[in-house]
Amino acid sequence: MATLEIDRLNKTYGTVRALRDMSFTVGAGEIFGFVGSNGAGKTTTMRIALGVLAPDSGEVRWDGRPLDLAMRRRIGYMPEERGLYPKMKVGDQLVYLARLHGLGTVAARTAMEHWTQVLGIDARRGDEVQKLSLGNQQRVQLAAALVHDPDILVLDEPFSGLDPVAVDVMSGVLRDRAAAGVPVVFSSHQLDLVERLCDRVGIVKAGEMVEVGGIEELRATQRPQWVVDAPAAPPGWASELSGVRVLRYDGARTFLEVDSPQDGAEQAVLRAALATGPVREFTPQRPSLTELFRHVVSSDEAPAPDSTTGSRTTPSTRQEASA
Ligand SMILES: Nc1ncnc2c1ncn2[C@@H]1O[C@H](COP(=O)(O)OP(=O)(O)OP(=O)(O)O)[C@@H](O)[C@H]1O
Repeated sequence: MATLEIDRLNKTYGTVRALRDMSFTVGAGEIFGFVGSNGAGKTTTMRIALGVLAPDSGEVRWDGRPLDLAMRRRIGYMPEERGLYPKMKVGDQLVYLARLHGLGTVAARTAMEHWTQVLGIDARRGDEVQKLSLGNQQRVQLAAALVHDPDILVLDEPFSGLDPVAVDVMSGVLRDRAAAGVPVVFSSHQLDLVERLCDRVGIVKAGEMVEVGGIEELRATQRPQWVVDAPAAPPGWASELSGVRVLRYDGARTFLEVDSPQDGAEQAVLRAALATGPVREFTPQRPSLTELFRHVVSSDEAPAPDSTTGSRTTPSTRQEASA
């Protein structure tokens, strides 16, 4: 298996610059989380990767070669707007889609049976898609992305609206496909999930990739944070300490950033805290992906997404890329 390369994609819709030199790579067997505010350019990037949208400039490569039509058929894609035939039965639909991707009748039926079982919708094979709950429709949509045993998986918000059990099923499938060597890229606003699941993360802002790396790598770019529990400390006790920025006071607990632990700034904080009385806790904090995201994106007006609930957008709720 090879690497998927997204190389300096630019795309403008009328006056909206949706992508500016968007670049990243997803290696074989890697799960890549694509995160960014509403309207940041994730769907546009994915649609270009699939070939349903042409970039103004830039290239998508697979194994070092520009993606051609044959290769694009080897992508398993889950579109944000979903794309199932509502009146068609689940099983018939999956067989039909597998056939469209070149599988023979028997192989298509076997694949349909396999994926409906893995995704827990085997009992619904004979039902029209429109009669399924939204979460189950989403499982069918994932089955549709997988039914032709794709070499690359590109999934636009696959977790939005799923219950916790379905999230686990979906996560397990993505891990399995990655373990089989498939590069997996998915967008999500559920940052806790992205943090749990992804080998690497790309944070997009206004059409540009602004941070990319493993979660630990991204954390290392942040200033170290500490929590100090000093019940006798007077209000504002840490505000004047040098090399320290207080993030917030929360009862007896103080959350702060220090310039660098190598400078011993955190030891000075501890000494200052002890000078006020007992210290019950003095602990380094690891910023979550949500905090990293807020830090990267919140330098302007773009709202950070809720980390625990999925969000779905419609064209009417989109924000402009420059927002
Ligand atoms: N067909 C279109 N015509 C005009 N503008 C568009 C079109 N599709 C997207 N845009 C604009 O391009 C920008 C990027 O949109 P895109 O859908 O790629 O963002 P996104 O990161 O997927 O957002 P979300 O998280 O809300 O799904 C937005 O400003 C959006 O309004």
